[in-house]
Amino acid sequence: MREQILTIIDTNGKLSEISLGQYQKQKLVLGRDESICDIVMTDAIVSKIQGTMLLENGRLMYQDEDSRNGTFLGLGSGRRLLAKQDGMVEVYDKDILCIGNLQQSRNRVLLLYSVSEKREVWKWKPLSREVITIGRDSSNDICLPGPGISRVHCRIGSIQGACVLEDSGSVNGVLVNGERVTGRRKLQDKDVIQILGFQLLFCQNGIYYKTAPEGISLQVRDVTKEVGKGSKKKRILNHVSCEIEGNEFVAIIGGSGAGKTTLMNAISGFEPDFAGKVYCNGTDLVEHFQMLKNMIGFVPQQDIIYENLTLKKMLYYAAKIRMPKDTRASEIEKRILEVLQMVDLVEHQKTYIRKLSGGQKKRASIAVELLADPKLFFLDEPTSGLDPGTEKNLMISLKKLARQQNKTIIMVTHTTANLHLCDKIIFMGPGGRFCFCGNVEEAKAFYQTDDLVNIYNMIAEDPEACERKYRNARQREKNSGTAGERKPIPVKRSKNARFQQFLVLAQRYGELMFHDTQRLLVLLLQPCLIAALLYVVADKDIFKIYESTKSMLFALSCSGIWIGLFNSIQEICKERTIVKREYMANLRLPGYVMSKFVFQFALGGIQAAALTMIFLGLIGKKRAGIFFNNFTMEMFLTVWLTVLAAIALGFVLSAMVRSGDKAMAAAPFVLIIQLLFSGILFQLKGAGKLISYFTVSRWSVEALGSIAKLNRLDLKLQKDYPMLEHEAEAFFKAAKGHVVQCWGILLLMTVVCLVVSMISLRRIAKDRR
Ligand SMILES: Nc1ncnc2c1ncn2[C@@H]1O[C@H](COP(=O)(O)OP(=O)(O)OP(=O)(O)O)[C@@H](O)[C@H]1O
Repeated sequence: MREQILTIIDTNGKLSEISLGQYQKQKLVLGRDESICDIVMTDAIVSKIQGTMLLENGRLMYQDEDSRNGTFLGLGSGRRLLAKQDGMVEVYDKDILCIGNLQQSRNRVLLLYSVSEKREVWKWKPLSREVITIGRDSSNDICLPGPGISRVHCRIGSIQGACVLEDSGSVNGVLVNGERVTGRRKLQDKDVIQILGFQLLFCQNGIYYKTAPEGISLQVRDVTKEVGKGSKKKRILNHVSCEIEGNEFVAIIGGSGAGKTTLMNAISGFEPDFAGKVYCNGTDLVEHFQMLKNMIGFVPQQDIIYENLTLKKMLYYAAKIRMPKDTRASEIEKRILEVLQMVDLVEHQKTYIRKLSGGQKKRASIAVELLADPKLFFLDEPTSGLDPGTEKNLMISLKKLARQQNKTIIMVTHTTANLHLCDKIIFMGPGGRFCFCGNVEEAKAFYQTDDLVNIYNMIAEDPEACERKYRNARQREKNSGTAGERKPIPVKRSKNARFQQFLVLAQRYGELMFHDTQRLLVLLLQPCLIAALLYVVADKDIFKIYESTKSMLFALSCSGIWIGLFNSIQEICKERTIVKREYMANLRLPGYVMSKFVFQFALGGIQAAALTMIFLGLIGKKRAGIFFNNFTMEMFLTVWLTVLAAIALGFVLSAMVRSGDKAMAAAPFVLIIQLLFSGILFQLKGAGKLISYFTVSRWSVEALGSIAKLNRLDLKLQKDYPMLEHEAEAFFKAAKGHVVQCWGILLLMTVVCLVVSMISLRRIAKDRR
């Protein structure tokens, strides 16, 4: 049973908590006068009749009754002074009403409204010591459990007589009165401190707090989204306003293209490009997304798991990326076991993910998201593709999660079979029309039908009328917000944390590579086979005759480019859904790309060595190089640099496209450019010559030709006409400086391509499912 609770902190810092249900009345009067008021506050700053509260269908409305000191809704910069002429204003779960002088904090009375299933008494921690600490570890003065809380999250101490809160470099940050604390902030009496799902009250040199985080509530106010420009402009979300309370299990339903996913992406903060406001426990979600995102879990439609890892290993790497960096190995181990129990997959922890069934994979994706203990959980069609039994079990598990793990769960679904398990359903109609929000029974009563499927049909027939009917029925004032400029507050991370994440990513990628033995074998065998094939077609006069040597070196260079491109072209796009989800959490893209590149660097080295050594070994000709007596080392280095540049080029393509198929379709085009503009097949002039400067093949062949001293080799015709002149080409100038220049350019291309791939991967945040 959900209770509507009002916590009152008077001017002296005394806290009292009342259940609004105890009055068994719809209308409650608040004020100083005992003879008239239901909720009596004896502070002098409170008027005889301060305001009126209206309780209706689990909702709370408030009206200020022309009080002397007024009532503010909210603290901090987003607060609003309520006046009688505003009429009844809805107060949402975790909203704060404030009576009194905002400048003189002692002259304030706070009213905290919350809706909760179970009630926990407020604890009190006096600031008796110089500094008190708040964090996850039990050694803190205030211990707040939860994997998202840092071991020591923040400190409160006194500096020159003032009380100061200092964020101890926590991952998920601290809000005071809805504003992010960067470094230190002076605390004032009755400031509200928020750390993830925990609310703490600073009062008269002490702190009130609760150790169980409460479910996160969500207020969606007038969310509207338009796409396209000019005549192609269309509205895909139309003034959606609704409330979701803490620990509710909510389904967004509606026909195909009704805007369900668009709504979920907006209210989860993952696509902030909309008009209107979304408040998460009273805090602007878009404005504070960087800080709130760690309270939010998001399971996209595609699974966010790696097929070639065991379930436990997958969870281990996800935990290393998502949980605070000070989490101990034993804590990670414990948390993995906890989430496996939550999703009923303990016995499958050692199973490779590729061997799990569809339903189990969905649970595995949910487990990944549960690791960081998100309090607000979004799932996009989690039941799609599941059989009816598995679907029902999953819905029951989600309901259990909402109830037992204090989570607010919002899911998009098409099916109506198990919606009775949800606390609320949100019906969307074509054009993003908001056609209903309430429980299943209310929906049936509202649309006068026994079957939810009929509601689908009614909405599809006339969405506008359904939207109007529901809007009129709600009869409440819309709080329309304008989409102001939103600048997410960047969360600074230390270089050390970035490096640690890079190590975890590299370890995960290494493991994925080694577990995919078939692919690894293909990648390693490929250069050996190509070397053998090159030997088969090689002329016996190679390294003696100019033409045969030149074409063979060109083939060698192209082989290197192909090998590199094939290594990397699918590496990013094939895991795009996972990367997007991790990027929205904590993933650093440079670390991600580099974690792949370090392994590709080594793999490319082995491949280049195999290709060059086997080919030159089979040819059996030893020649002096530019730097050493034997040119093999120099040839190998050139091929390696060629492979690396091609790997980086592959990363660029892979970061730009959204699927492996598209990447493979683009590969021939890239190869053709390398062939045509290398300057070997055709004499290039003008634009062609200019393009050749940007191809890997040109610099690769130039270096190989210089090392092989092409200019000093005889032309074919010179066999018969020894007097024929062979003009030296600047292209193949056999000089140290020239070779180093070519190597340098190949290296530079690699670096530039890596940077471009990191930058273009940032667009991943805008990916739709
Ligand atoms: N960025 C965009 N540009 C243009 N149109 C868009 C964009 N995003 C969504 N739409 C359109 O908005 C409508 C709603 O899309 P959305 O994916 O939210 O629907 P849905 O209800 O989740 O559909 P389904 O059940 O089929 O997945 C669709 O017609 C879609 O084509």
